[in-house]
Amino acid sequence: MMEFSSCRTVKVIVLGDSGVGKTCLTYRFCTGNFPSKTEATIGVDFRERVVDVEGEKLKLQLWDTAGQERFRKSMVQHYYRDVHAIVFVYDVTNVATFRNLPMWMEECRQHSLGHDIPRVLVCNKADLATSSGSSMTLEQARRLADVHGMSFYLCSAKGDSKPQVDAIFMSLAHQLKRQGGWRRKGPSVAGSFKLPTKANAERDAKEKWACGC
Ligand SMILES: Nc1nc2c(ncn2[C@@H]2O[C@H](COP(=O)(O)OP(=O)(O)OP(=O)(O)O)[C@@H](O)[C@H]2O)c(=O)[nH]1
Repeated sequence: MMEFSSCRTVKVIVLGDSGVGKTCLTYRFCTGNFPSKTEATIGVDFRERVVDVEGEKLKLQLWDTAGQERFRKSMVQHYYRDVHAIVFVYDVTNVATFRNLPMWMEECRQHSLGHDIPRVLVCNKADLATSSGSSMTLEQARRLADVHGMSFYLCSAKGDSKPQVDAIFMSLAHQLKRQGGWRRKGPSVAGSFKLPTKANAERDAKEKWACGC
């Protein structure tokens, strides 16, 4: 007889500027590897991993969202629907990606994602952090996380860092279980809406430039 096992699916959106490493982080968590090559995400990519949280199975459905505005525009309302948890990411080597975090938080607020939704702040590319500038933003990032009631993680999607990457997503899974947050309405099934193709997105971008909108 065939057995069906079911487990709850939770939707985790990963937000941040283009190039901060959202694809690499989600790929590392779901496959254990660092991708050999990445391209700018168009619309959204989905990755999933089933984890065990205190004896219960939970499927983390990670929404790796596009950081580039031109690749986000038709998708934004899908990102923010039925979200269980949020990961904000910035790049330790690029202070502008830290300065833009309030913009990402504001976009969440505008889409009615309140502070009851578990969220974490991730500073990625720790393997490249060397200068005193990095440590200054680290201090500011810890303060920002505190103010918003988030945990803060310094990590790298690359190298010898799988435990750090796992810790980010596992902490969210545990938090969701503690708060009963995974009992909220689940995500709409991936693929229930049409994703823009890269060709379409590039054409759209060209048209936008061409008409000067
Ligand atoms: N050294 C190092 N490079 C990284 C790390 N994470 C990502 N990168 C590199 O940073 C670049 C951008 O990574 P992506 O994961 O594609 O960035 P993204 O945030 O998904 O970008 P968009 O899809 O445009 O929003 C790639 O060249 C990666 O190889 C990291 O932890 N360390």
